Amino acid sequence: MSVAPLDKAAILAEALPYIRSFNGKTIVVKYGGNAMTDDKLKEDFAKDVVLLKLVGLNPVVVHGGGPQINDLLERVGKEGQFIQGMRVTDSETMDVVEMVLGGLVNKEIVSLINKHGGKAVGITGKDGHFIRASKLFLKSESDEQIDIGQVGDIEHIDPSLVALLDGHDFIPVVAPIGVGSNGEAYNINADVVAGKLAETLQAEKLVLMTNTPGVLDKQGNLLTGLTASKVDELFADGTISGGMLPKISSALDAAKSGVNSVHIIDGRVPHALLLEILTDAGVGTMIKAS
Ligand SMILES: Nc1ncnc2c1ncn2[C@@H]1O[C@H](COP(=O)(O)OP(=O)(O)O)[C@@H](O)[C@H]1O
Ligand SMILES: CC(=O)N[C@@H](CCC(=O)OP(=O)(O)O)C(=O)O
Repeated sequence: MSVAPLDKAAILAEALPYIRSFNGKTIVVKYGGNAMTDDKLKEDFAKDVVLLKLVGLNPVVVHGGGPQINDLLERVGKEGQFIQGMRVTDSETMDVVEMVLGGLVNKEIVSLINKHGGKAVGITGKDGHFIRASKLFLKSESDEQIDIGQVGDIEHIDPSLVALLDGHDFIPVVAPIGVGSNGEAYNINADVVAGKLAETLQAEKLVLMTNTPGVLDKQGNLLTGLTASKVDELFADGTISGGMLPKISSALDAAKSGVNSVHIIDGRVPHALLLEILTDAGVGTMIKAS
């Protein structure tokens, strides 16, 4: 049965079996910068996260902030440049990334969740050294290395900090910044952090909230039930580009590594998160290992 987004009684009736089956399980939610456009939607997102925690799930939020980084870069006279969906990050850009992700965006989400009755704690991978990274090199089509600066490749995620917070009823809110062996900061794509964290925590679900109804084909139709072989096809024929590249790769890796279900959903739909997790109304694209 599908329900209208704000039909509360119907949602509750549908939700009960899901609440029972997900009790105590971890759900990693990636909140993309493109889905944070509107104040009302941000409030709804925070309420949804609090409600999930209240009914016994363990939501772990990983946020992005690409557009918000672009805004501040523009204000300091710099232009964002992306290669294969990854930001070219020189040291000045890294400072801006750390200010925006570790500061502005992280604390805004923490405040909103706390305003609605949750106990959110904002962390970056530098806290407790929990996301260790080294420098990432991309590969060109002719297999040459491309240096994009201080962008990180995740070496290891230590699950104990997030587990500690979960165990004490806090809601972890993670900014996608990694730490190198000399304490240096690395900018990591938020989808990559969310995927790897979901894998490390062996989450029940990974939900990637963005600004499209899901993965679309070249005609704009919504694709769902994507498997590895279909994803390879979509990469090869150019259907998937830009920010969708790291998103799909991370989603697929997580699905292959034991995360039960992975979904790319439209964060611009009010309460999209609750609808995805607690009702039968699947909103978006589901990615499966095979
Ligand atoms: N096949 C596709 N289907 C849907 N979106 C796509 C596709 N290929 C590229 N995109 C782009 O990917 C964007 C989402 O990625 P991104 O901008 O990184 O969002 P977020 O900030 O939520 O991570 C979409 O807005 C769209 O422009
Ligand atoms: C390396 C890299 O590209 N890092 C991203 C981190 C933020 C992010 O991923 O934000 P969204 O999810 O909103 O796109 C960036 O600098 O934009």
